[in-house]
Amino acid sequence: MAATAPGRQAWRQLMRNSCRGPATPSNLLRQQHRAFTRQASSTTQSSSPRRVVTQSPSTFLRRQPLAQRSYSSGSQGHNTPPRSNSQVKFWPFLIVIAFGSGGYVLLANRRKKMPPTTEPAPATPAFSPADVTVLFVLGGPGAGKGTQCARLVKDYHFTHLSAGDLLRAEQDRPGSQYGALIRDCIKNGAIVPMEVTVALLENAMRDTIRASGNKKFLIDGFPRKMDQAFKFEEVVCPAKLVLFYDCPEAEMEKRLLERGKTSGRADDNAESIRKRFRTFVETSMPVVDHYEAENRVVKVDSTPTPDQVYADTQEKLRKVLGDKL
Ligand SMILES: Nc1ncnc2c1ncn2[C@@H]1O[C@H](COP(=O)(O)OP(=O)(O)OP(=O)(O)O)[C@@H](O)[C@H]1O
Ligand SMILES: O=c1ccn([C@@H]2O[C@H](COP(=O)(O)O)[C@@H](O)[C@H]2O)c(=O)[nH]1
Repeated sequence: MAATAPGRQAWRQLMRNSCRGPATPSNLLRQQHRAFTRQASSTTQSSSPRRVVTQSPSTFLRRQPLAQRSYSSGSQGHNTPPRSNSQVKFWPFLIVIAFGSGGYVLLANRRKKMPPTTEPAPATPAFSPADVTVLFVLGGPGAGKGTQCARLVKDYHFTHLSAGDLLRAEQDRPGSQYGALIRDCIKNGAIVPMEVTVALLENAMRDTIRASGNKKFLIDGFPRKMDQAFKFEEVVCPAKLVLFYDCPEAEMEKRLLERGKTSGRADDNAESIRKRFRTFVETSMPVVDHYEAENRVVKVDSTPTPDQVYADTQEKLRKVLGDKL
């Protein structure tokens, strides 16, 4: 787009002014005002100022016959500033700049007033790991977690808290608002929402400490999902390690079907077992992998006899925990 001589002057002046100080809103407005005043005073010399104000620079150029577009020659001469309406061609730009700067300042100020977007500080766990020992015990359904926990309780004075047992007790508690939900989850091998399980575990730990003073816990069959793991360690107690019992599915299925003959458990049947295996692979193994990546897993093959599995468990735990076992 061609600019007129006064237009160029106004623009140059604006540029010069903008270099004189920081582009603060008041500076910008002052510069725009100066440029505007200069244009306005030269516009008063124009023969038809009203027409100029209502037209954009390009429209104005298009409408004027070429012969009248005399910028540097003709009747006005070389050094005579053009008198025409083209002197206000920068109006629209100045207005846009003025509104733009004003809008920018408004937004910047509003942002300053907003609260900082930092994450809230993590909650302090209810129990300190320096005071309370928590070992998570994981493994597929029927891997032998409960069997090994019973032995560790006897030899090392742990309190055994089975998440599954706590959920079954809550399911059977008269008046429990979670009874039906828990029953449905257990039958289908699904995971009960973490709030319920974490609260049951925290209450059980509190009750145990209050009643017996024992602060060593085996948390069996938990955490079975990543959200449970994060929540428990954040609000209840960080775990010392994860004891993971590894067993092939075929062996676990055989054990569960055998147990189902007398256990009375609603999920010790072929259909529920299939669903439990699926949940274990898809949802619970990622938890084991997560702790493995943090080097916090003690892995024991639980295919051999219970005695052999226990001997291996003791040896590995002693290596890691030493006196603290
Ligand atoms: N090493 C083993 N060899 C053979 N049978 C075993 C072994 N360990 C446990 N069992 C038997 O397998 C069945 C399941 O064991 P257990 O209840 O300890 O497993 P679990 O991992 O706690 O199961 P769940 O996750 O379903 O609670 C029980 O009947 C138990 O007696
Ligand atoms: O953290 C947990 C633990 C268990 N469940 C549900 O209970 C059953 C039985 O668990 P066991 O450890 O085999 O006794 C399990 O299949 C889940 O449905 C849970 O939701 N959350």
